[in-house]
Amino acid sequence: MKAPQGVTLVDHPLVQHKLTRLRDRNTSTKTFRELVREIATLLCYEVTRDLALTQREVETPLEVTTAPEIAGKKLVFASILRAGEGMLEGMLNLVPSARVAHVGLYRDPQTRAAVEYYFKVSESLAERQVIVIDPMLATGVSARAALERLKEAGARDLRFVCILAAPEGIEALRGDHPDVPIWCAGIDRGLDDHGYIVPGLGDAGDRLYGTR
Ligand SMILES: O=P(O)(O)OC[C@H]1O[C@H](OP(=O)(O)OP(=O)(O)O)[C@H](O)[C@@H]1O
Ligand SMILES: O=c1cc[nH]c(=O)[nH]1
Ligand SMILES: [Mg+2]
Repeated sequence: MKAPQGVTLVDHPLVQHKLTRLRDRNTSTKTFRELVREIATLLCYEVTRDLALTQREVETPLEVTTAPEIAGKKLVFASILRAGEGMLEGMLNLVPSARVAHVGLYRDPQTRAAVEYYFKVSESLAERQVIVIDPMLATGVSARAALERLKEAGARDLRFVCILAAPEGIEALRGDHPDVPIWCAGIDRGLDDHGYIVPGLGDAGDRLYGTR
């Protein structure tokens, strides 16, 4: 599917290959976890592609020169628990000094409402770019709730990174938060009667942690 306005579909062959392996029901928990981490690293490379740079003086063994470094305060990775944790290490591989925020949410299977159980963020959120991570954007309920809470806590410059998105989730998120661009590795056909992405990859949290 073509990416709608505000969505960057990362179609790099490595990402697409790893995503196919994630979809495979026969992929083990161990491999699933490794693949989520690896895809997260590749998505991190893309979502940080336009970070602002500033110049600073650096003394090489041969002479003094000016060279670029990332400007501004450290990034924040905001992980939507629990499945977001599967992506966190992969993101931190590329930006080890990032701050980490945690938004504990689960989607009630009956009502499909987002239920918050934990919220902990770093200081000065307003001055940092906040990259929200969760492998799945299905109905969009969880992502919308997480963005709302992060904005209440001061975040102003937000991006959302997921592995798989449904068109319904993209529409819901872009509708409520048009200021928040999305990066993803795949956009699937839609949702089933239980709000699962189809064809999808199943329940990301359960597959990451071997639950259910
Ligand atoms: O777009 P939505 O319809 O809200 O669905 C997506 C949410 O569902 C999954 O979490 P889940 O509620 O299964 O919690 P878990 O990470 O603890 O398994 C996933 O990690 C998202 O947070
Ligand atoms: O397909 C889906 C939808 C919500 N949450 C998941 O983990 N998978
Ligand atoms: Mg789950």
